[in-house]
Amino acid sequence: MLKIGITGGIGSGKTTVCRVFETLGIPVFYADTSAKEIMVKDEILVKGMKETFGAESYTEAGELNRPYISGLVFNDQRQLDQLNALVHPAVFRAFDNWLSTVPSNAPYILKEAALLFESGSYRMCDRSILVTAPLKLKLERVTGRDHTTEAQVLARMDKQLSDEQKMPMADDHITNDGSESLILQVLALHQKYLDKKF
Ligand SMILES: CC(C)(COP(=O)(O)OP(=O)(O)OC[C@H]1O[C@@H](n2cnc3c(N)ncnc32)[C@H](O)[C@@H]1O)[C@@H](O)C(=O)NCCC(=O)NCCS
Ligand SMILES: Nc1ncnc2c1ncn2[C@@H]1O[C@H](COP(=O)(O)OP(=O)(O)OP(=O)(O)O)[C@@H](O)[C@H]1O
Repeated sequence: MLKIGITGGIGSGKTTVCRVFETLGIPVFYADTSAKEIMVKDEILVKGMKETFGAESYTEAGELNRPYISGLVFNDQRQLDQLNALVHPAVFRAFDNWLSTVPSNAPYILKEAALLFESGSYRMCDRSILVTAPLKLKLERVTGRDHTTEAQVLARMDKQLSDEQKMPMADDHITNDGSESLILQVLALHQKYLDKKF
């Protein structure tokens, strides 16, 4: 099964692009969503989180205390490294499990991950797509979508590789700045993957 990793900085629109691929019948694994699920379901991970970041990591209802964790990790590289070391291997395992559930007639699958290159998970894929958008637009999109400030988004961007660093690492590119139709760009890549023209 052909595996395509898809990534992009925070607010670039990678989830939006994946939704278009889904309308073409392509199965998509969302690493961020998977991380959210396993961080409350995987008992070993929950224990590791509490040991590393304290009991405040979870609410009394057992939900991840996201503002608390973000406040810690996006201001401290050492704590972010600890979080990544706990969560990323569990997400890799979830991806393997998910792969075993994909219908065998799917022509290819997508793995959407904000940290595809940073986490090394691109090595589990055959090809990669980078979704890009200008900084101003990414900030507008994220502050419009989430209860967050520009400073908080910039702090996350600071912990991710820049588009300039990721551009040469990616095999294919999608520009999501409104200048080119997203749907046409997706259709062109879809055809390329179906034809295996790469
Ligand atoms: C730190 C947490 C609690 C913040 O939760 P919150 O609801 O505020 O953000 P959410 O999970 O929706 O992520 C939004 C965006 O933040 C950025 N981001 C998230 N985690 C990271 C990280 N470890 N490093 C850099 N950027 C990150 C990504 O662009 C992501 O798309 C959460 O992101 C988390 O548990 N992160 C660790 C898991 C992870 O690395 N996920 C990303 C890829 S698997
Ligand atoms: N081409 C577009 N036109 C209008 N709005 C867009 C476009 N692309 C994305 N958006 C909007 O911008 C916001 C961010 O997009 P999306 O969630 O797809 O980004 P992302 O890269 O997955 O972000 P994150 O890393 O934060 O998960 C969303 O509210 C989305 O609806």
